[in-house]
Amino acid sequence: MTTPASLEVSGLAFAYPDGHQALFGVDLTVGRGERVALLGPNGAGKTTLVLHLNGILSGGAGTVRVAGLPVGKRNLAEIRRRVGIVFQDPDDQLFMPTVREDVAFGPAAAGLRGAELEACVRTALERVGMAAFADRPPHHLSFGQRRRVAVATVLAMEPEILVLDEPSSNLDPASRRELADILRSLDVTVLMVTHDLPYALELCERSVVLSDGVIAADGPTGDLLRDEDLMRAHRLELPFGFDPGAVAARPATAGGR
Ligand SMILES: Nc1ncnc2c1ncn2[C@@H]1O[C@H](COP(=O)(O)OP(=O)(O)OP(=O)(O)O)[C@@H](O)[C@H]1O
Repeated sequence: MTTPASLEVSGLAFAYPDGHQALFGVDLTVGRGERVALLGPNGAGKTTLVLHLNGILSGGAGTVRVAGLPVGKRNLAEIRRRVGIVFQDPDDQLFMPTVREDVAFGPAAAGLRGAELEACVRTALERVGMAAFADRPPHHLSFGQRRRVAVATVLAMEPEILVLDEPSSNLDPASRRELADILRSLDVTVLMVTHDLPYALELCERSVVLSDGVIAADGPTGDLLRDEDLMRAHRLELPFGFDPGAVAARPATAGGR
């Protein structure tokens, strides 16, 4: 039996209650272990798409499956464990007195206790290089450290797919690189929403361009970023002087990428 893809979005269309149509029949499959960047200009529908992945938004046409399980009211608890969303602002995700309690929150709610819970928290914090900060209050950490803890809160649930919303925003160059190293080291499927095109190129072999609620392109990140007509048509701009030919994403291989 073949393993189902981490994510299968099929014919997804959605209009907000005010009638604004944000998605027009999106099809997207992300295989196990892939790291895919979701690119597109402001208002393209990226957030709308992401909010469908764990059922925060629903009610339009089409289907979303996570590791074969359809996203729907009946499966919501399991879907939310499988789809780990790291929001842009870590303070939306961290609300407990200590880092340890924040990372323990999800697994504890799922029933983990005692030594098992401790081990789960420790492993998640080790994966993001934050084990030494377990007893610190999150609000005493730097922004970059808080983002890493936010990633740990999601990893502690052992998600099928890690969805990151603008992971490099507000990070200084060293923190940005450290987070890239962490993301590369994880053995998990990643969907990364970003306007940071060099970061997409560095981390994701494949990118998808969403524009006006439809997928305008899907292919190797380097090829898309070198396609000047495509970039112009969808308001995508590389930083001044950046040469997409000079950087290549390291391939994803299971375990120790
Ligand atoms: N609650 C809402 N009600 C009505 N329209 C909305 C709502 N939220 C978003 N929209 C509209 O849906 C479209 C897609 O928005 P969305 O936030 O998904 O885009 P995005 O690609 O994530 O943009 P950005 O890069 O700015 O975050 C936009 O035209 C937006 O104005």
